[in-house]
Amino acid sequence: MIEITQLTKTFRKFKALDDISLHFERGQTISLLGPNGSGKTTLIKSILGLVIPGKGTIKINGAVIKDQWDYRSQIGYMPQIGRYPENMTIGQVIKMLKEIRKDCKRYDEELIEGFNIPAVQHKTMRSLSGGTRQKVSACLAFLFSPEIFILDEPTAGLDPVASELLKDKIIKERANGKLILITSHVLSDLDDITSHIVYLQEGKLLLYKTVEELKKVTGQEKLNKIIAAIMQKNHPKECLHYENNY
Ligand SMILES: Nc1ncnc2c1ncn2[C@@H]1O[C@H](COP(=O)(O)OP(=O)(O)OP(=O)(O)O)[C@@H](O)[C@H]1O
Repeated sequence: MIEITQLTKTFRKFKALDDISLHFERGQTISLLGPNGSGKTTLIKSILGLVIPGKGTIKINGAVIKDQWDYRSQIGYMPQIGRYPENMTIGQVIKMLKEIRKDCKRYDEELIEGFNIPAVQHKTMRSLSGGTRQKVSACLAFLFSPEIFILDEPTAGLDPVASELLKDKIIKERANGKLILITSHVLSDLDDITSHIVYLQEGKLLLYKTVEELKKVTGQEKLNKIIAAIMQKNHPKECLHYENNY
């Protein structure tokens, strides 16, 4: 579904992404992990066409995305910080986007209802708390029933009830055959939803493996323990070899 080949992105002389090759398929929930500055957002933005890589290609459903725009309608993107027209109400923003996306055949309003957005839809974007803004971003990412979700720190700022609701929705969409890419530094939030882990470090791909395999290799159940085991100096060496084992 998404095929990334030898992707390299350089900012001046600094390599933010260094020869990254990855292949993601339907029904996977990929957690993109790595320390601050390791290239996660640059990778996401490259897939979204917001960053133009210097080398390499990205294909979505077999088509190279370079200089293309239409493919983006297949992606529901939840940015780390959602930016909206601040003087518009939530209701107006949703209505405006529905008008722009008239082509959409099926609106998915499950999160709008789950988060009880109708009760606050008269509020202007500028007046929203961080968590409510995050809920609006989540609602918009799911609203147009896309095939691919790119969720950048989706649970940041959400209360536990909202966070669980969003995680349940992610699990449901994966079961529906959607592809979901998530970044988060809160590994406990990823425990129940992740099928595969991509770990980046200094722009390089350190590993891409299924969670099941990593559980076996490390003997750990929780993602934070798995990652800690892998990153320890005496990590099992076989964990650090990149394999396309999706
Ligand atoms: N527009 C830019 N100009 C220059 N350098 C950039 C730019 N965007 C990103 N970088 C650099 O590229 C590197 C990777 O950044 P990126 O935002 O992809 O990291 P990240 O893994 O998402 O980090 P975090 O976990 O902090 O969100 C960082 O060193 C960052 O400073």
